Amino acid sequence: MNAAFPTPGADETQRLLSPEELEAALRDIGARRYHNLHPFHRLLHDGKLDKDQVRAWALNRYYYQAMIPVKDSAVLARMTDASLRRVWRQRIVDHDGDGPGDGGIERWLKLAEGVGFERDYVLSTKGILSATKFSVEAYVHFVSERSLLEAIASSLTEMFSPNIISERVSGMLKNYDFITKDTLAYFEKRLTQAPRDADFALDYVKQHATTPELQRQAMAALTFKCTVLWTQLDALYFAYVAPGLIPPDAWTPGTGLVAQKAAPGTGRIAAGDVPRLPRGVRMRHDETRGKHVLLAPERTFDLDDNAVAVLQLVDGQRTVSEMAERLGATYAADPKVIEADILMMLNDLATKRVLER
Ligand SMILES: O=C(O)c1cc(C(=O)O)c2c(n1)C(=O)C(=O)c1cc(C(=O)O)[nH]c1-2
Repeated sequence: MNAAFPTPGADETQRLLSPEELEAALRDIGARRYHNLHPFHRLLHDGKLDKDQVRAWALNRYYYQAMIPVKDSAVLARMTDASLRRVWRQRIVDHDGDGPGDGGIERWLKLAEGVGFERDYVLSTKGILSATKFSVEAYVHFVSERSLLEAIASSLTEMFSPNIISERVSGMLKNYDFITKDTLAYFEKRLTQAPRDADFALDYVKQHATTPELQRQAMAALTFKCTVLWTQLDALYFAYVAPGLIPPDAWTPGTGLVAQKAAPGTGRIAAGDVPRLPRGVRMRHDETRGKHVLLAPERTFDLDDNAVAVLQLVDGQRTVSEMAERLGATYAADPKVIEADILMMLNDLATKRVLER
């Protein structure tokens, strides 16, 4: 944003930038579009997500990790120069390791297991959001179809990753009691691997983007890659934060975990959960004010008509989905839309500790 040479506008695309100007323009793209700016990352690093939302992140990001060496193999396959291949192949080794139990993918699996997942569930990639898969696969297609310069330039987001990794590791260790240094071991190696890879890719791009058109392509490739990272977080936000619409077949809290059963009263309420009022909380009609209220020890919450309609169905037996079906039939509305609204409302009440599952 404050780069000395901001991303050139359309009117400037005919000018050949010096290598330093090109680097500054590439850095400027990151300053505007890198995924450290995404609200999901802000929530993740600031400790504002619950355990299930952190799990959703770990699970979905596994797909990125698993596909990075596929992506790098596609890049490698385009390199006709052995000296380039010799450098690039290290990226594949970093992620795959030299044998079973080694490498970045393995370390990410440890991270996923560290937040409670069954290893086989993660490996199956079953619960991963389709939007995550589409984004990651778009990256693999991009490097297969575009020029080698564009393929290499698209990896340049790694110039910006050491900062976000440091912020993430310290933020998560500080803010989540279920995260340990061991769980985040994946990131330790990235702190040296990413700058090494990014330096090489940046030198390559500065040397080979020798016309305004090639420079424009390199900048467009980096912009594209920023969107690959950004859209993955959009998908996570939409499914697991707000409005909380988890698509069919995607992971739902409580599944795929080693310890299947969450402690009663904890975590986010999901569509398959059975919500109930905690002990000492009840709904009552306040005759003098002509309103329904939720009475909790030393606290009272006014309820609007929608909340009353929902809470009347909270009986400790029905799941949220079943409640949505009922209300959908009563109000002739789409139960999936109603379900999203109910989940938002119930989770709001859960954070106030007047509802549990
Ligand atoms: O934690 C992060 O925010 C982050 C970002 C990026 C990135 O900027 O693409 C990568 C990684 N991590 C990473 O771990 C990784 O292996 C990696 C490979 C690549 C790539 O484009 O080849 N990016 C990234």
